[in-house]
Amino acid sequence: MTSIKGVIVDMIAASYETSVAAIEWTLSELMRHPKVMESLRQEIDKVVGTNRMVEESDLPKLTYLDMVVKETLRLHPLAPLLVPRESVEDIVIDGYYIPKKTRVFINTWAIGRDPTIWSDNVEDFFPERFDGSDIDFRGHDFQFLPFGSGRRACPGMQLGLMTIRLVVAQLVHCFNWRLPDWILPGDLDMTEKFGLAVRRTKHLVASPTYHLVDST
Ligand code: HEM
Repeated sequence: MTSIKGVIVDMIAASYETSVAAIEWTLSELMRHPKVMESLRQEIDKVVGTNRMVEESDLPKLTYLDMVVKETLRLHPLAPLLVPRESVEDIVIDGYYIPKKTRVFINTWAIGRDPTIWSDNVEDFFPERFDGSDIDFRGHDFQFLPFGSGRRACPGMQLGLMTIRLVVAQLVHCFNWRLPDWILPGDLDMTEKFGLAVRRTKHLVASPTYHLVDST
């Protein structure tokens, strides 16, 4: 019974914190980049119209949304060092000797900001970099591991992705968002706070006005 409770608590902790943080990072990047916000809004308006809300079945058609979420998780991986691994045998990788039983951390935060992989605009929020690329979330592309890789990769990836995409799409589609008057988009504080999931140090504050014609 205790272990069942433990598994349930693990699942709740691993799902809630990460999904909430990912949604907040995505909206923060959209607030900092009004043109990207506008392009995303146009895509959703075109696919869904303005007289109903986005539904789960619309998500596969929202390709720009997919790029926006990828770009957010490239810059803001929720578990930047993944779950620690231990090497099972002595090995040499790229000239580095790693003895058996070494604790290994994979720094996905640094990989996501490596200019030799992502080119010189690595610090820019530029979803179009994923246009036409076959890099996906499943951990086969080692330059992009927001859900980890291999046997210990995130088992909640599909649920997590669906939650982020649906909530972000609905928030962008239903509302126009405005930062407080004294904050310019480029000045939005993006400082990170390390924890179970890496979150914003300060919560995003933005005010909505209704966008849809009719939500019934
Ligand atoms: C945006 C949402 C999420 C992100 C970014 C995320 C990310 C991650 C990452 C990076 C890992 C470590 C993988 C590795 O080291 O290879 C992980 C592990 C895990 N995640 Fe998620 N996750 C998310 C949502 C969820 C959801 C919705 C659930 C459950 C319903 C979940 C359950 C777990 C569990 C149980 C582990 C540990 C797996 C193990 O150690 O074998 N996650 N997640």
